[in-house]
Amino acid sequence: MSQSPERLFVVIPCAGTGSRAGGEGPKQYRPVAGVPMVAHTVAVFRALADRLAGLALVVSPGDEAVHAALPDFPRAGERLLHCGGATRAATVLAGLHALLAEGAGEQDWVLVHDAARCLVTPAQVEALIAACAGDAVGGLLAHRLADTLKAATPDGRVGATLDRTDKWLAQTPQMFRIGMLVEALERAGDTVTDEAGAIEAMGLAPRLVPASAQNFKLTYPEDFALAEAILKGRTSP
Ligand SMILES: Nc1ccn([C@@H]2O[C@H](COP(=O)(O)OP(=O)(O)OP(=O)(O)O)[C@@H](O)[C@H]2O)c(=O)n1
Ligand SMILES: C[C@](O)(CO)[C@H](O)COP(=O)(O)O
Repeated sequence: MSQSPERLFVVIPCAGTGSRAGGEGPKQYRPVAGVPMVAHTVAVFRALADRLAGLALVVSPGDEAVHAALPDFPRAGERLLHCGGATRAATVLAGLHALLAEGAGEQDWVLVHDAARCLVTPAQVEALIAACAGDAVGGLLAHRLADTLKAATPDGRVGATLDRTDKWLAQTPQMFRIGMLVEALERAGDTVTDEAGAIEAMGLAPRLVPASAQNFKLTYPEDFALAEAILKGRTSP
């Protein structure tokens, strides 16, 4: 991994089970438009390789499927880490500790990006980097709500219609300094579902960087056909 001040690393949490997606095996290894989902994700960051000091893909201990999904991984500057945890937060924290152990600095930046968010584009990642590089906190890609927002009662009825004008859907990548993010995740434990949540718990306000509805996380079975249609319509990652 390269050695210059304020470098930019990538951590891709890839140790989930994909239970909501159904099907056999972890969803990140299932083909989307003929290629394993995680291979699309890795290709986006390879397109930005000249900006990156290193990329860590964090999979579950004992994961063998990753080798078939990514036969050419790792390339120079890439690391395959079998230290995924029981939660996404634990997986990310393990990846960050491995980066620090291999020479990343606490002031270096990291982009944390879901393996399961394979539709992100290099241009969106570049926009996040540009917005966060001079920021005291960091930030995340996000998308404004397009629908009316309802709160449900326990019996499945509408309890209230909520004001959506200040509501955004959190996406990834999320970009923070490695030292700050490690401290935030260690304090938050498993109470948070994204990096920004851990940073917020320390009283800080991450920057929201507008992205696109197409940068969705493949979560449910129907998401695969939609992702496939979008990817087939693209000419580059
Ligand atoms: N213990 C975990 C849980 C999730 N992830 C990763 O975090 C990203 C977002 O997780 P999500 O897709 O929401 O979770 P899954 O566990 O994969 O799916 P589900 O919640 O439906 O079981 C995915 O790239 C997933 O592989 C991870 O690395 N470690
Ligand atoms: C990090 C994340 O992608 C932001 O939207 C999301 O929170 C991860 O999914 P999970 O189901 O909350 O683990």
